[in-house]
Amino acid sequence: MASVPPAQDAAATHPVTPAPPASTTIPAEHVAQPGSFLSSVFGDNPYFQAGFGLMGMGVGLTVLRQGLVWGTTALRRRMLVSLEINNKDRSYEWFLAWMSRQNQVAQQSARVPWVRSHQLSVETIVEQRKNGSSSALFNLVAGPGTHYFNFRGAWMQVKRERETRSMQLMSGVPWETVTLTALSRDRFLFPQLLAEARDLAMRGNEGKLVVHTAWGIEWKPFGQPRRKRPLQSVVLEPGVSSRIETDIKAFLDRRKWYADRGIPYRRGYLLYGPPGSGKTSFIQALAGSLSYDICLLNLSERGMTDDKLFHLLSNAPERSFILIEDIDAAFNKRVQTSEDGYQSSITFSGFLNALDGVASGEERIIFMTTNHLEKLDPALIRPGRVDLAQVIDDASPAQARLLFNQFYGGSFKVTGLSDDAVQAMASELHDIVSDELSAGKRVSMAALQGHFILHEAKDALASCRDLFARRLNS
Ligand SMILES: Nc1ncnc2c1ncn2[C@@H]1O[C@H](COP(=O)(O)OP(=O)(O)OP(=O)(O)O)[C@@H](O)[C@H]1O
Repeated sequence: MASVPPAQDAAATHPVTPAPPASTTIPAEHVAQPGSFLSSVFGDNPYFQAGFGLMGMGVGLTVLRQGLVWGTTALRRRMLVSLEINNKDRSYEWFLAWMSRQNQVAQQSARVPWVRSHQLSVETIVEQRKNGSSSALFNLVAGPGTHYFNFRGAWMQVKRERETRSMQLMSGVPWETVTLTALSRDRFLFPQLLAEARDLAMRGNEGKLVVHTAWGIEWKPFGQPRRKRPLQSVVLEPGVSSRIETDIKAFLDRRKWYADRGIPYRRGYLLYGPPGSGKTSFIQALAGSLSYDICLLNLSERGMTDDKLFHLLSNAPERSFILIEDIDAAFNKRVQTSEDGYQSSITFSGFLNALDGVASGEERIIFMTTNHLEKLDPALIRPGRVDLAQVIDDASPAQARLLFNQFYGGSFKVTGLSDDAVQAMASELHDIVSDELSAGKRVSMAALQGHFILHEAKDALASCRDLFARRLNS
């Protein structure tokens, strides 16, 4: 009989957990422990250790750099102060001119220039000499970039920046700014610097008449300031010059009077008469005598619109006369002219609106001239738009005598002619003009001036009758 080993039999009936074989024991260091896997991968790996070190340094440096940026920004805020000047502002040109002046003065006196600049721009100035000749001067101004200069013991940084991607829409000039930076404690020097720059610019214009013209919607000085013309050199009918001068002076003295009554502080003048009678010359001489500028407005200018006109009339530089010449050429009884080949796109009602402007306290003095009063619409010359209308006519006998005296008498006297002789000849001219006038013939003051420029006194008198012509409107 076959026998079954008792152990096998027992296993078959009672399952028993098998014991691990003695040979498969795992060393303790190879048994996975939580957290120890990372350290085993990274901790012992020299590449990872170096990477972590570098990363740590990078983070540290970034924090340090950020800290430095914050620190310097905070320091700048507390210790430095900046002033920005935009090229829309008048002080922009004044400041650049002032800077270039500092350099010129330093160079003339063989000193080291105050302004430390390596980027310069050139500005060409045509200077009129007393003998009538002219020369071109080159003015070096600080160009775009960073410059340093010293003002009253304080160092300042100037950054001139030019916007290359956009420009002023109307004038096509790129936007520019200069930023002045100084120590906080020197901030009080900014107003002093600007005042000095302004005074320098004003001194340059002393005794000169500045004429502005429209550049898009802005006024810009046109050419170099001109020498002022003495008011008495424009010879008008006795009493006419003083009438206008007195009126304008009274107006300028009554700013408060206007404000108290809520009346817009503006005055309009219309000078009318034949060509060459001295209308423009008189307005310019009057502006010069009152230290006013002239803003020359051309209504027929291509591209002029109602909006532009309104803006220009409302934003003329302070202390300036707005001069609109040949007003009849722009509007002929409410019909726009196209005599010169193109039409301005302003409308008559737009022009009247612009003349009336917004009822502000801003002073506004407008001078208009025309050769044809009869062509003007009554709406244009009603009081409030034109407060004083004055005819400036062809030469009267009195004007001719005075002009003759101005040319040949006084300080311009020609040798060999006594004062009495000049007076006698002037009186003779007076009588000739009277004669011709009563015969319906006239001569303009411009024609007389041209005649006197060409002839000596005796010749001028002898040939003056040739100048007279019969005028259709005489
Ligand atoms: N009354 C005057 N006294 C002195 N010079 C005069 C006078 N009138 C004209 N002139 C001279 O004639 C020239 C032309 O004068 P101006 O341009 O002022 O005349 P206007 O009346 O404005 O002419 P227009 O109507 O054609 O514009 C100037 O050189 C000016 O010196």
